[in-house]
Amino acid sequence: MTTMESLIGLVNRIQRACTVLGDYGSGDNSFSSLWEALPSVAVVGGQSSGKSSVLESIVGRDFLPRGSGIVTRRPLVLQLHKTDEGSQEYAEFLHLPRRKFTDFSVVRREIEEETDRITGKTKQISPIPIHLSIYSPNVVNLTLIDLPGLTKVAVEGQPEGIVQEIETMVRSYVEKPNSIILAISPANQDIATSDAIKLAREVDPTGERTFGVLTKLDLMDKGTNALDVLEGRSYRLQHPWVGIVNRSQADINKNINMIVARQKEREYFATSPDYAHLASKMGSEYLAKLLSKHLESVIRARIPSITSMINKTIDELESEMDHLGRPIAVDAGAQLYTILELCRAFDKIFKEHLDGGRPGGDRIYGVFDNQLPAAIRKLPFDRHLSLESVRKIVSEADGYQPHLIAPEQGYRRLIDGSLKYFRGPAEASVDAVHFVLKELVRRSISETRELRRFPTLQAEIAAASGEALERFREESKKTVMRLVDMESSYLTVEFFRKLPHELERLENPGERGANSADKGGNTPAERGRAVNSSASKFDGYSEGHFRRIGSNVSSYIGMVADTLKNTIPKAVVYCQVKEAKTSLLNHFYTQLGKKEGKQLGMMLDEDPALMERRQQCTKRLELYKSARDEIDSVSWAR
Ligand SMILES: Nc1nc2c(ncn2[C@@H]2O[C@H](COP(=O)(O)OP(=O)(O)OP(=O)(O)O)[C@@H](O)[C@H]2O)c(=O)[nH]1
Repeated sequence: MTTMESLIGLVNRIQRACTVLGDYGSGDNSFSSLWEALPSVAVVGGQSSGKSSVLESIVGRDFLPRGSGIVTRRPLVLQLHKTDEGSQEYAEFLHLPRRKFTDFSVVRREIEEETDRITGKTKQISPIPIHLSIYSPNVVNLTLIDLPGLTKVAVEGQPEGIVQEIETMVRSYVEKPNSIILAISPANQDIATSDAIKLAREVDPTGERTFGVLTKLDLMDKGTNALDVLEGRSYRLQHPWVGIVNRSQADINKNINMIVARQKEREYFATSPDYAHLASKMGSEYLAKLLSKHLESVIRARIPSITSMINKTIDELESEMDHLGRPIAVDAGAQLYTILELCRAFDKIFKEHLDGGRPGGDRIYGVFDNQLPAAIRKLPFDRHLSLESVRKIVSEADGYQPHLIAPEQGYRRLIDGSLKYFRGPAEASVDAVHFVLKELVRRSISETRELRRFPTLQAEIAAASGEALERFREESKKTVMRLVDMESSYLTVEFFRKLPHELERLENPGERGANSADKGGNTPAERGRAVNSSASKFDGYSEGHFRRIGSNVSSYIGMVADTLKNTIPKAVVYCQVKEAKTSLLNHFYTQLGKKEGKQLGMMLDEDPALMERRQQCTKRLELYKSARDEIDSVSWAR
């Protein structure tokens, strides 16, 4: 059978783990709180109601700080562990592991100092609990949470608003359905005015979770008694009221031993004419046993729901961790491997964009199919090969000696001058494809889900890809320029051989060429213009002659344009697209191999908010898993 010790001890262990991981039921709402799911006994009472005295009496030791004003300013989780008769009593704090306190006045000092460590000397309050475990043969297994005393006014030196803050904090503990409320009220005050009962009534109207404790029975006016309260007539609760007689101030001043005080309390009830019939159900020792039994039964009843809550939370946390991505390994080899995997994932998506699995690659074809032909169409050949321009260029090329048959030099100059125009569209195609590739890199990075957590690596990949694309662009530019230049370096002789012989034309000046440029050159106006604008040495050449030259050059250029429309895309794909597909990150990989572990780690820097969330999730997961193990271990012990 599961023992009380194991069940209460189990909750103690889980509670301590909760505090270590920052789960004390308040603050971070982004996680469900395990602390809140655990049953616990919260001690509430107005100032001077006798709260400290009750706790000390349950423990059988003086160990709580005393003083005027608000002394308890952080919750004190008091975990009592019963040890074998005759064994030495000692205390331990969660924040000071492995240190055993056997002197309880030092425990008191440590509570005061630890309180100040978080709240400062400003006398503020804090919801972060102090965990104190007491191992003693004089206690029962029980966990109590001592909370700041409810008060109406702040004393000097304590901040304004503290009264409200205390109430809010105490309320946050007692309003949880798993909280058992130990409401302490002094008997020498009207129960209707008790702060503890007022609060308990609000959060637990049916009185299911509230244990009423009446202190200072010995201080009631002579001739009066608290039977109406103790027997549940004044204020009804589901659990019986417990009357207490603590040490008076005089007893404290005389240093009356707590064990002696318990003895005196027993005698008080046994011999009291008012309460003798209730004696077996009165006093601090009875209260401790009652609470211990109740706490144990509540825990037992809640274990199944706690277990299912733990399992559900573990599933949720694990799926969140999957979403956030697992933590990165610390050794350089594993980091390098991770980076390469991430690069590969990016590269795969980038290739899909080019090969058509994803959109965007078609824009490259758009450059070749629309942009390039349109740009070529717009080139100003009409102007360059106008009658005026042809006449001027040919005559300049001839120099002092006009050409005899065909203006060889003039043709060359006209062709060279025309071919230069192709540089613009060629270069523009390279740039347009470059920008498409750059955009595809950007899109691929943002579409690589695995990369999302690594902004630094994203930037590195973007930079490395950018540099590589820039290199490919340079190479591609050189190649397309070469294609254009190659056209000037050697002209297609065949083309000119096929043309009707110039000489024949000179001999038959009236002959009309088949080309449209030849037509219409014989109007009087045109003839006049030709005569006026040209040097007299050309008077022998008809306009038709120059038109024919312009027309021949234009045909030749048309043929070159057709060639370049085909070869520029080939060069661009070869130098830019194919390179991007096969070796976009090659240079980056070489650089990676030379990096140290620290630099690799820096590349895997994550978004700090995400890292923080993962860390929190990891911690919570640890907590819930250890809680599940704890519960399993108790079940095995059955
Ligand atoms: N005679 C007698 N005095 C008591 C009893 N309970 C508490 N006192 C005295 O009442 C005073 C306040 O008791 P505490 O236990 O310090 O009360 P508290 O609620 O913890 O007070 P604060 O910490 O100041 O909020 C002390 O002087 C106690 O000795 C009792 O049952 N009988």
